[in-house]
Amino acid sequence: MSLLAVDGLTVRAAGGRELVSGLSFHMGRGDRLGLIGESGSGKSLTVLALIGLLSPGMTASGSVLLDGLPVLEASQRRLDRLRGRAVAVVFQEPLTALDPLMRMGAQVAGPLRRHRGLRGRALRRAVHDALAEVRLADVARVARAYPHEISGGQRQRVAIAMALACEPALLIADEPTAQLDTTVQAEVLALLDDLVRARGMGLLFVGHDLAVVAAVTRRVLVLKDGREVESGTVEEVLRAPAHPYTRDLVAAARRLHGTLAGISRPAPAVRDGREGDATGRTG
Ligand SMILES: Nc1ncnc2c1ncn2[C@@H]1O[C@H](COP(=O)(O)OP(=O)(O)OP(=O)(O)O)[C@@H](O)[C@H]1O
Repeated sequence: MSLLAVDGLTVRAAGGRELVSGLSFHMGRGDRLGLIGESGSGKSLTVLALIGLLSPGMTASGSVLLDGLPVLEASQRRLDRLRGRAVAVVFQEPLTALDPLMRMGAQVAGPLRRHRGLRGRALRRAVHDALAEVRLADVARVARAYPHEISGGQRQRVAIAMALACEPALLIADEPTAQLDTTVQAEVLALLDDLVRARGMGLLFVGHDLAVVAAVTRRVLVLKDGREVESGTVEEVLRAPAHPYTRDLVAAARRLHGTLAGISRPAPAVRDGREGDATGRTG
């Protein structure tokens, strides 16, 4: 059974305008896939449709099977159970996932208590371990801090710790490093890469920068105006982008990242090659 099977996913705005059109891709357990496209191409709406969180009035049709559950038809109760366990999301801006008035330790404790039933000393130990796992240097201080008292990179690490707390089978990362400076971005990408491999999780990594996406996955699907324009390995896309839009993405990535110039793909953070045939369609 696929971890995620998306077939003909179409998202419409309240007025009926098509914003995502007939998107299809499959991911097995432990697969990785990069979803790449410019601003407004439909990446975030796709993510929201996959987890049943589209705004009221928007509609999704087609089929999304997440861990065997048909997401588009699922009840709120089924979706609540799915989120956290089967799938967790790390968003671009960690503050959207964090309560400004709660200490970080208490926030990480929330999903651990809810989904794993931990209490007391076991819960405190699990919070400590979760923060240590995302390589936060001063775990005790971060646990006591409020979101505004730590850096953007630290906040994103805490958001990752919260997403991983329930050991989801699929992690969706929606531009998780877009707000971070280059050094911190590279550290967070390396962290994600290591955690996903260590846990054998699937990773759907969303971004607009091919070089960033290529740091954590070898297969990409290119979106434009809500439609797939191209999919394949990063190497194929870099060597011979078939669509003019993809050629622009490749040129932009080469301009921004010196490491891409003259080579077929950037030094891969991915080492296990598990992402397999993530863009394979059925039928
Ligand atoms: N609630 C909404 N109602 C109507 N249109 C919407 C809504 N949300 C998004 N859109 C439109 O749908 C299109 C896709 O938006 P989406 O947020 O998925 O793009 P994106 O690729 O994630 O962009 P970005 O990288 O800037 O986040 C855009 O044209 C956007 O204006």
